[in-house]
Amino acid sequence: MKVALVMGSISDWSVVKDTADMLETLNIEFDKKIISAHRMPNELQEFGQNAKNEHYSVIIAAAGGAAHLPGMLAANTSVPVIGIPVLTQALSGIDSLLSIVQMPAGVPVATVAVGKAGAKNAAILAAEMIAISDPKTYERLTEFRAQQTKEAIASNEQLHE
Ligand SMILES: Nc1c(C(=O)O)ncn1[C@@H]1O[C@H](COP(=O)(O)O)[C@@H](O)[C@H]1O
Repeated sequence: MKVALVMGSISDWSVVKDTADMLETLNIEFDKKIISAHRMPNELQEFGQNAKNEHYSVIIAAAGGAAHLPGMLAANTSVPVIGIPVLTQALSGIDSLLSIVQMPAGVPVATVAVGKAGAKNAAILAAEMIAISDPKTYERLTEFRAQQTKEAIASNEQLHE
């Protein structure tokens, strides 16, 4: 079971790297790709239509500005799409967020928060989807959550030293 990690441009990599790191932490296999709905419309359609045959369980798509990439992928496949709105300079990612989240009924994109927190959560959400039918991934997620809790408790203790 693998994830497709798609971004609209190489300039998105600084954000998407956090998704890649988290997928690695959770032992989720993934392929990373640059596909732009605007700049590569034919490649986008072909990728979306073949996603199921290529055995992708989840697609994570990050894009900024007029971020049509996640929605256009969702238009071309029933493999679930998680959208990451990339932070933009001009409009602080509001443009990306609204472009990704406001999908018409019938073509959902599961949209996470703008920027790095969203990038990390996209990987966790994808792992949670995979864990529905993969007990090893569920176990790995449980360990990750336990470790996160341990670190939060330790930081609280540090604060009072
Ligand atoms: N939103 C999209 C799409 C798309 O949705 O098809 N393709 C590229 N982009 C976005 O344009 C921004 C600037 O890209 P460049 O830095 O390449 O000019 C990036 O955040 C990318 O995701």
